[in-house]
Amino acid sequence: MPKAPMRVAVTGAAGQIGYSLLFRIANGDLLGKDQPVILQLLEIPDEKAQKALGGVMMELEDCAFPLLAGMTAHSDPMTAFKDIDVALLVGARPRGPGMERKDLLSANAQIFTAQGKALNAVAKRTVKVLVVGNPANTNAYIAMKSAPDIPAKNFTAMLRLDHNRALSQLANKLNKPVAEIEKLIVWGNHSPTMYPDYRFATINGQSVKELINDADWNKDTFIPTVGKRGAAIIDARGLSSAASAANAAIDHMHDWVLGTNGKWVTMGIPSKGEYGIPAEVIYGFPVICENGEYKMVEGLEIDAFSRERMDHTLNELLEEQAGVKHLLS
Ligand SMILES: NC(=O)c1ccc[n+]([C@@H]2O[C@H](COP(=O)([O-])OP(=O)(O)OC[C@H]3O[C@@H](n4cnc5c(N)ncnc54)[C@H](O)[C@@H]3O)[C@@H](O)[C@H]2O)c1
Ligand SMILES: O=C(O)C[C@H](O)C(=O)O
Repeated sequence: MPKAPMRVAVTGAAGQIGYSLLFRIANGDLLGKDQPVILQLLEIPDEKAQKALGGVMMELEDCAFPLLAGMTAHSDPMTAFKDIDVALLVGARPRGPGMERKDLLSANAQIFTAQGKALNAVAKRTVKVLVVGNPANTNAYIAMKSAPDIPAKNFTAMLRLDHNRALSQLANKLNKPVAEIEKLIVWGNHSPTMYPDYRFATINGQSVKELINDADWNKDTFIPTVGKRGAAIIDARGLSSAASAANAAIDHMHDWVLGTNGKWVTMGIPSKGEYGIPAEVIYGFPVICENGEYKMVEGLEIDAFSRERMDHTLNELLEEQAGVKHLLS
């Protein structure tokens, strides 16, 4: 018997990430090749944006995806989020050249207060929420705090793009297939302060750290390359990453729902105090996913270099939180 459709809300559905994301969801890449989906698509209440969304929906229709069991267009999160199982919160302003992601806080933070409240009012209590819109960690924090009736653990931020970027940098460095790398972590904020950490990583069972054996490359090349990759793409494309961001969103939610088979992935999740990160801070941590839940990889040794990096990215998150306090009272 076919499975009942799952309801997936996507915000910013007519934007550039939306244009890569929706077709993959409808193709079964997000929730499985046997899982029908209903897309509930949100755009701003603006004639041009709604018309563009209509065009994207015409294209979705023209693909005749067997798993696409329905789709609706919305300009109000209260209808877009009704009874949803999954929320991909993409809709927000992207940064341009010379900006940091936290410069977007004032423009984007209010979106996530309103959408958190709407999720609280109308989404399923089991809804899984992924925030992509920047600054993603703090926006996820705002949405979580605005939705007190949904478990905090259901709110996550996207660090998977950073994780995937780090995987490719290591595979290139070692001239080995990317799929052979395991146990990589990106700690902290989706910002240049993030800390990609390969101390525990293995490639085909061998220690990546031992194979590279170059602390200067780690500090002066690897960490800054991964941390500044978003800006490098904006510089090259004139626009922020879109297809790779959509791909990372698919990876994040797919793994959360369907599991990682024991493999580590990075998710931005609310801390419960692990690794000295204060409770509720949405921070990139290593997790394993199973049965629709993520579980943090705990007990890893944190050396002095790592502690400093982890605290640095934490301090930035605490500053961002302080900057949005007025929205959460
Ligand atoms: N976390 C990550 O790794 C990551 C990666 C890439 C991009 N991003 C971020 O994702 C966001 C979207 O990027 P994009 O390239 O698709 O931008 P875009 O400008 O192409 O599209 C954004 C869309 O969101 C819509 N929108 C704005 N406010 C909305 C609201 N309140 N409700 C619904 N829709 C709304 C806009 O009308 C627009 O169509 C940006 O904030 C960008 O910085 C995050
Ligand atoms: O860098 C950006 O502003 C977009 C995104 O967060 C990215 O990392 O590519």
